[in-house]
Amino acid sequence: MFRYFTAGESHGPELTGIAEGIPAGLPLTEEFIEEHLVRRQQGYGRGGRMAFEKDRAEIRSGVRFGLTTGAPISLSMINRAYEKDDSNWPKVMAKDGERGDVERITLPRPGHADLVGVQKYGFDDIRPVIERSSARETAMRVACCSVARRFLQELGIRIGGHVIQIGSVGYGSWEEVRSAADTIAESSEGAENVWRTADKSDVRCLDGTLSEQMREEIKKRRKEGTSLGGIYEILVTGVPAGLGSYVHWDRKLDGLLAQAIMGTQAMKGIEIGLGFESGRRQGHDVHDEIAYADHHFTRKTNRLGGLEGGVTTGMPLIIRGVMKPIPTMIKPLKTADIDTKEELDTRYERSDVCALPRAVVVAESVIAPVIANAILEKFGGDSMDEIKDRYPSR
Ligand SMILES: Cc1cc2nc3c(=O)[nH]c(=O)nc-3n(C[C@H](O)[C@H](O)[C@H](O)COP(=O)(O)O)c2cc1C
Ligand SMILES: C=C(O[C@@H]1CC(C(=O)O)=C[C@@H](OP(=O)(O)O)[C@H]1O)C(=O)O
Repeated sequence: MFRYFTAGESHGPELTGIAEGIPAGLPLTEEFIEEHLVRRQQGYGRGGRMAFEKDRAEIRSGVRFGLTTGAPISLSMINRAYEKDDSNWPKVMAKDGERGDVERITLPRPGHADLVGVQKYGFDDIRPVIERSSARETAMRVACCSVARRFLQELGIRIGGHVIQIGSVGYGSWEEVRSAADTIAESSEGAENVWRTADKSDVRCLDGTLSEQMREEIKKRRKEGTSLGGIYEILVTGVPAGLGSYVHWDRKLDGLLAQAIMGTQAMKGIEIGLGFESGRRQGHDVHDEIAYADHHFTRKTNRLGGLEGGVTTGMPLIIRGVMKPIPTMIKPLKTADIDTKEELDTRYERSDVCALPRAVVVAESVIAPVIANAILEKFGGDSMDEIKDRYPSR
């Protein structure tokens, strides 16, 4: 079973990760991981921090001469914010000594984890909550999940995502998105082609015009001092039929995918295939007719997004997630001071305005371990050679 853990604070010296359970013999390099880390840092709407962090995960164990050894892979990533010459963070984040003149943060931001974190742990300072709830953690999460993603790539499984809605700007119908997305994903790169063909510094959207409108929407809302969320879609191609389970509720693949997406900062919902739209349609406009061609069963459409009974059908997985607007905003909201209980305006600190293009990379990443585990469960194996022997050729 593949598992991973992350540790580290947003403004501490570094993020640490352990990714373990990947078979021996998988080619893995820091460059492979870095490609996804760089993608996670880009996209219109990002804040100031992403301009100077240069995320790179150093592999500290578990890989020898470019191949995994089967041992836990430990990863380490520096926070440049901490290391900068003018940084006050070593003082704010000191692991010992007295607080001294280090300021306490007492104004919780609505929508962030600030108040619930203080209530849960009994802190008199919001700082430790900010540090660990921050989506800075997703840098290491992407690094750890890239190990699973590399494993999937070796078996011909590709993951790619794109933005379909930012605030009020988005695609019309589900079918409209399908005709654009599925054509792109049919290339030899499969779903990866979705991001390989997109402008990485932009909104990472399938339609250039829409991406221009999305940028305008972000620019407008930034000027107003507010923030934006949106909806993204993740495609997975090359998935064999039969992963997951209809037998046990906790092994249904759709449920596990939902946990991975909803376990990510700022996510408020997930859909598989038509998702909520399927509740508005009649059965004949939802269920995918079955056909047999080229020695395997297929579906004439893929409105159920590649899953029936919690088990993969062999069609691409189609997963959508919705991200709420970023909680830190220039124009204040009302809040109550945790010390004085006085009603005051929130204070603004540097922040993303809209992180959808970055969140797409995180969402692509977090689903990789779910699929990798379904494969390991079904085909097992301690080495890549063993798994490849057991893995079905399509
Ligand atoms: C990629 C990404 C970037 C984010 N950037 C910010 C940010 O710059 N400022 C902010 O206040 N929240 C940001 N968030 C959202 C917060 O991390 C999130 O709302 C907070 O941890 C509370 O958790 P919850 O939204 O899951 O309830 C970001 C989330 C993601 C996924
Ligand atoms: C640092 C990252 O994202 C951060 C996520 C985040 C939050 O509150 O979630 C707040 C901001 O951090 P800071 O206050 O240091 O500017 C973002 O920059 C990152 O993605 O690497």
